[in-house]
Amino acid sequence: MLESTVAAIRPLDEAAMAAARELQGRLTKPAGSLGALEPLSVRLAGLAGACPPPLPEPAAVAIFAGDHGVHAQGVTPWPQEVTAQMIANFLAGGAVVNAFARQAGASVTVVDVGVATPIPGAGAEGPGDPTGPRLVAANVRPGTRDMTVTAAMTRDEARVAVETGIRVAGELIDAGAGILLTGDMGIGNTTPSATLVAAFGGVDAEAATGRGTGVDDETYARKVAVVRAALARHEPDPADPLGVLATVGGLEHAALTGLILGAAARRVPVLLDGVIAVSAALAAAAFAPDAVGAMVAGHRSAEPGATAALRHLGLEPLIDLGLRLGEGTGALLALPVVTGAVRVLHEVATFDSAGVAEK
Ligand SMILES: O=C(O)c1ccc[n+]([C@@H]2O[C@H](COP(=O)([O-])O)[C@@H](O)[C@H]2O)c1
Ligand SMILES: Cc1cc2nc[nH]c2cc1C
Repeated sequence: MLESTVAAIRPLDEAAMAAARELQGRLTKPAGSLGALEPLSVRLAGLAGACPPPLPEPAAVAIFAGDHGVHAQGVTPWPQEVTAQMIANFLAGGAVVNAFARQAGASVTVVDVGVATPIPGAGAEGPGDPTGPRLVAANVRPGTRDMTVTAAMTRDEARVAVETGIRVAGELIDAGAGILLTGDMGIGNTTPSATLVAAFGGVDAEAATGRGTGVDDETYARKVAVVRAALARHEPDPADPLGVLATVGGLEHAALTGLILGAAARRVPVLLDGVIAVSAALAAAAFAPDAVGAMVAGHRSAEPGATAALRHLGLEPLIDLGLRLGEGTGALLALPVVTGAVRVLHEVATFDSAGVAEK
C-alpha cells in the first residue's frame, strides 16, 4: 500500500495552474493584491487539475496519538498518562481542538496509533453522537522504544503506522472530505520531531530542538543531548525515510506521513499543523517529492524545528501566532484562509463582467 500510494503521487497540473493565474489577472482587484492567497489558489488548482478547484469543504482533522520511549530520558515535564487523558478530552469535546473544529465546521477523528496507557472511558461509550469526535483504534504498539537505547520501532511497525495514516486519509476522503488537517497528541513528541528535522533537514540538533510544552533550561539541555545521542546512534539516512521514521520517529509521525501521502495521492490538500506535522511532512517529501504540492503550511509553530522544516520544504506558513499546542489547532485557525483563497476563484467578478475599468 505504501509503494502504490507513493507511485500515485504526481506533479501539479500545469494547465490548471496557468488557467488559475490567468483568471487571477482578470478578477476585480489589483494584480497580486491578495498576496500569498494568489499562489495558493494557483497551487490548489494544479492539485485538483481544475480551475477553479473545488472549495476545500468539508474539512476533517485527524489527530494521531502515540507515546514515546524517550520519555524515560526526562525530555518533558508531563507524565505519559496525559496522552491518553487528552484523548478522552478530545472524545468528550473539551479540548482546544474541539472548540476550533466546531468554529470551523470540521470533523474530528482521533487515531490511537501507539498510546501506552489506557484511554479513560474508552469502550464504555454508548452509541454516541455520529457527528461528534470518533476514535479509531489502531494501536501498533504501546509507545515507541527509547531511541537513545535502540530503534524506536521496527521497520515493520513503522510501515504499519504509515499505512494506517494512508488508510485514514482514504476513509476521510471517501466520506467526502475536501481537505485534511493534521493533528497530533503525544507527550514527549517534540523530541522525535526535532530528531526528524535534524535528520531530514540537515540542521544541527540544537537548531532543530525547542522547548515543547515549556521545558526549563536544564531539561532543554538534556533534550538537545538526547537528540544528538539518537542521531549519533542511528546515523539516519534521509534517502531511507522508513528507516529514519523507524529509528528516530514516533508512531504518530509515521501515521501523519501516511496521511500526507494518502492525501497527495488522492490530490486532496493537506493542511499542516505544527512541528510534529512538518517533521512528518519531511518524511513524506523524502518518499515522494511531489507530495509537497498537496501540502499547505497552516501556521508557524513556536518550535524552531518547524521553521527549519518549512524552509526545507519551501513552504511559507499562512499564519504566525506563536502557537505551540499541537492537536491540529494551528491548522484549524488557518482553514478560512485556504477556503478564502479558493472562494475568490469561484465568486469574484472579472473586470469585464463587472464593468470595472482596468488601469
Ligand atoms: O504543534 C506544535 O508545534 C507543538 C509544539 C509544542 C508542543 N506540542 C504538543 O505538546 C506535546 C509535546 O510536547 P513535549 O514537551 O512533551 O515534547 C504534544 O502533545 C504536542 O501536541 C505541539
Ligand atoms: C495539557 C496538554 C494538552 C496538549 N495538547 C497537545 N499537547 C498537549 C500537551 C499537554 C500537556
